[in-house]
Amino acid sequence: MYLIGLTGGIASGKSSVAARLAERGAVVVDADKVAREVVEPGTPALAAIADHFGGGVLAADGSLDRAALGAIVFSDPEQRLVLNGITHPAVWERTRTLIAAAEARDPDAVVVYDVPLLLEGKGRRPIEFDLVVVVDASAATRLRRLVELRGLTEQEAKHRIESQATDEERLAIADVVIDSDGGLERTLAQADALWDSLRER
Ligand SMILES: CC(C)(COP(=O)(O)OP(=O)(O)OC[C@H]1O[C@@H](n2cnc3c(N)ncnc32)[C@H](O)[C@@H]1O)[C@@H](O)C(=O)NCCC(=O)NCCS
Ligand SMILES: Nc1ncnc2c1ncn2[C@@H]1O[C@H](COP(=O)(O)OP(=O)(O)OP(=O)(O)O)[C@@H](O)[C@H]1O
Repeated sequence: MYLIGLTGGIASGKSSVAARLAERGAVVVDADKVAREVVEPGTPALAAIADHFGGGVLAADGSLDRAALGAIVFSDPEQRLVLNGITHPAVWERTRTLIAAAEARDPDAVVVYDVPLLLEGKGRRPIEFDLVVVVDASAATRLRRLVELRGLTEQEAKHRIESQATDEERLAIADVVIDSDGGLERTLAQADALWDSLRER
C-alpha cells in the first residue's frame, strides 16, 4: 500500500483532486465523511457532544444539528478544541480501520486520505503518510468559493478559514503542492501528473 495524506484549507479543492485520483484507481478515505459517521445517533461521540454543548445542538430526531454546532465552534476556539477532543480520536480510529481494510483488499492499493485538518491536532499525527499532498489556493480564493458556491456569508467563511492552519503552515509539511488557484482543469491536470508520477515509482 502507498498512503497519501491529501490536505488543504476549506474549499481548496481537495475533494475534486481526490475524486480525480479515485477515477484513476486510488482508494479514497474521506475524513469529513468519517467525521459524520462517528457522530451518528447512538454513538459515544454524539452523547459527549450533547453532554457538553447541550440539547440545542440536537435536531428533533436526535441527530446532530450541524448548523447549530457549527455556529458555536467556528466562532469560539475554545469550544472548537472541546469538539475536536471529542471527535478526532474517533475519526482517527475509524480512519485506521478503513485504511487497514483497503490494504487487506489490495496490498498494492494507493490510498488517499482526504483530510482538512492534518496539522491542527496537538502533537504527532496518529497516522504516518508516505506522501503529503497539499492542495493550495489563497485564502481570498477559498473565501470567494465558500460565498459563491456554498452560500456562506462572508463572516461565516472567514471564521471557517481562520479555524484552520495557515497556508504557510500547510506548505511547510507538503511533499507535493497542487496549485488550485486557477481553473479546475488546471488543478485536475496536476492530479493526473501526480498519479502518473506514482505509477512510475
Ligand atoms: C462543526 C460541524 C458540525 C459543522 O458541520 P458542517 O456540515 O457545517 O461542515 P462539514 O462537516 O461538512 O465540514 C466542512 C469543512 O469545515 C471544516 N471543518 C470542519 N470541522 C472543523 C474543525 N473542527 N476545525 C476546523 N475546520 C473544520 C473542514 O474544512 C471541512 O471540510 C462539523 O464540521 C464537525 O463535526 N466538525 C468536527 C469534526 C472535524 O474536525 N471534522 C473535520 C474533519 S476530521
Ligand atoms: N481550480 C480549482 N480547483 C479546485 N476546485 C475548484 C477550482 N476552481 C473552482 N473550484 C470549485 O471550488 C470548490 C472546491 O470544493 P472541494 O469540495 O473540492 O474543496 P475541499 O477542499 O474538498 O473543501 P472542504 O474542506 O470543504 O471539504 C468546488 O466547487 C470546485 O468545483
